[in-house]
Amino acid sequence: MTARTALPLRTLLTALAVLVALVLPLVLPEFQVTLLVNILIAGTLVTGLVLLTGVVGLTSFGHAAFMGVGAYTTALLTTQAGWSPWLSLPAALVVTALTALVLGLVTLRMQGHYLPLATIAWGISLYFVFGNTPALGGNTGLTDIPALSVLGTRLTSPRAFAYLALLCLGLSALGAQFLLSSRTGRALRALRTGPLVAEAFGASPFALRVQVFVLSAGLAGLAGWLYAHNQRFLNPTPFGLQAGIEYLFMAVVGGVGHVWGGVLGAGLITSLREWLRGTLPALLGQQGSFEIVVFGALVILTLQFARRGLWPLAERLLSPAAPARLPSPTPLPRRAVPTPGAPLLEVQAVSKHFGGLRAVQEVSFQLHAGEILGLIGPNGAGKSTLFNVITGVNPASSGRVQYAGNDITRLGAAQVHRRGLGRTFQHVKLLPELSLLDNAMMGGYARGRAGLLRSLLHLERHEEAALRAEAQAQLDRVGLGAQALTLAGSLPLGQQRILEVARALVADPTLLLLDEPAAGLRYGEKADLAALLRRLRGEGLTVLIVEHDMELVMGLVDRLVVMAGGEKLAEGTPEEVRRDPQVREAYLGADPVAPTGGAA
Ligand SMILES: Nc1ncnc2c1ncn2[C@@H]1O[C@H](COP(=O)(O)OP(=O)(O)OP(=O)(O)O)[C@@H](O)[C@H]1O
Repeated sequence: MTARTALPLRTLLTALAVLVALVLPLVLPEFQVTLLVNILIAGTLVTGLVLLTGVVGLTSFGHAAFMGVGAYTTALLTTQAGWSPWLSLPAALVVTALTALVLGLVTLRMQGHYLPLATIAWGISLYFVFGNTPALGGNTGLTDIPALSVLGTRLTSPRAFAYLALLCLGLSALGAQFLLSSRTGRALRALRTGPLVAEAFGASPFALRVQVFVLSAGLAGLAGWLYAHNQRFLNPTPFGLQAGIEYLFMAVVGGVGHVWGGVLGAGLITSLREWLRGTLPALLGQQGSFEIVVFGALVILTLQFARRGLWPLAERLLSPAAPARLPSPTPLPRRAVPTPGAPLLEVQAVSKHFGGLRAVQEVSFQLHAGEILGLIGPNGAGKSTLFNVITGVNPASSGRVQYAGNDITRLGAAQVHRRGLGRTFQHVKLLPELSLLDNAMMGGYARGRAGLLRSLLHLERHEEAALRAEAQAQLDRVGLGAQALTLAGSLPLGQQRILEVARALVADPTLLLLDEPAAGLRYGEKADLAALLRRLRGEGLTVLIVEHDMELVMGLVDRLVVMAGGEKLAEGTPEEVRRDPQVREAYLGADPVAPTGGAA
């Protein structure tokens, strides 16, 4: 008897959701179809906010204003210049995107709460521009915006319009999903942990922030275009700060990091708003926007009990989504392996000062291809600072760093990485909600080329296939291959650190730099790590390891550089270093092989 494979629940539910979405405009009463259209329009905007706020972590209160830019652009072009709404669609998208580009270039370098404040500032400014520009109809607004026509049929009924809005939302959400599972999407997700990871794997955090900001504004512009031709009149009210806050509520309640969570949030909040607007004034005996109070309470409750929103609660009931099907991979090109023993990294009289503090002072050493070099020293010796100078995270105050004969002193972290330096982090920086495979694929960012647009259209499938095959191969190499589809957050720390090594290996580095890889590991985990590093050295990889755990270091490295007080104290084999009187003194007279600090 042939075993029949049951369709996964996820596929069945997706098919059911599509079917329901297609049938609803036909079967609902007309006033509810109008509500459905509003949900679909809001969902289109919130899809962009999910990418910007949920995925990348940039909070915008001003996206309703971008919706206004799209809406007023199409309204002006169709009513004043007589354009067809289909021609004014690209114009509305371009004007919104350009507005976002200008605002983004000015504000997206801001950190912390300054950026949300800036979004409030320009959100309010644009709102007042809409209300105080006579050509835009001021607070009275613009009327007689033409209806859309498709093949001679005017979309004046909510039922017909619902299908157009459904198409726009469907395409937006699908594009966003494609983006999130792409090379660019992984780099966008990495931005949530700060700029360090994205940059360490060859991406430009600022360029990514600008791109996702413009894309999310574009989706708001699309929502504005739909809104204008659905309502057929405009005034500034739906594009003010209050609306901007409501869209954020939708993203937060639905599930800020999930595309379909945003759609769920748009559905819940828009329906609830309609219901409360009808119910609350009757209950309270007076008019007013009381629904905002209820939304506020709802957001507080969501943040209290379901921090990632409602969607992840539903997702928990389903098995994880299988990775998308991709064509058979073509192997990625490999770097030439440096000649064993040849100088690979040369640190020449490097100093790094923070104001008056000399964190690193005239340190020089060489690292030869095929060796493991340990960089050790007591707390505050300057090891991490030197590590950051070599990897391009912080520029040197003076001195030179040469890699494979090229000066890399002035290069940023992304460019240093592209020269063949791969790294791990002192504090593990993985994306816990993604699989091991996805995390490892992030390491291959610099080996791909597909940008935002190709990813949105899912035209990067061949490149993805190659990256995925490489990531799987590196997971196999470090012994994590069998768990490739497990979530990274569920691994114990030791395996998370090994996953970071695999992620670095996906970049095909010629030098692997490890920043305190044994910190927090148990005895057995340290032994596994040491065995892995020995094996990698045997395969021709060069390793620089900054470590506190002397037992691990002494049994692993070929040579050591010892730092203390920012200066190089000694250099040599573990035996030479162990006998060095200055080193013993730096370790307060103790044998450096004896455990130090908490890590040993
Ligand atoms: N960004 C910074 N701004 C100012 N001072 C800094 C900065 N980074 C490091 N320092 C200082 O530089 C000195 C060297 O610090 P560093 O972190 O490089 O030492 P370390 O050898 O890595 O120590 P540990 O083993 O404890 O991590 C310390 O005094 C530290 O406070």
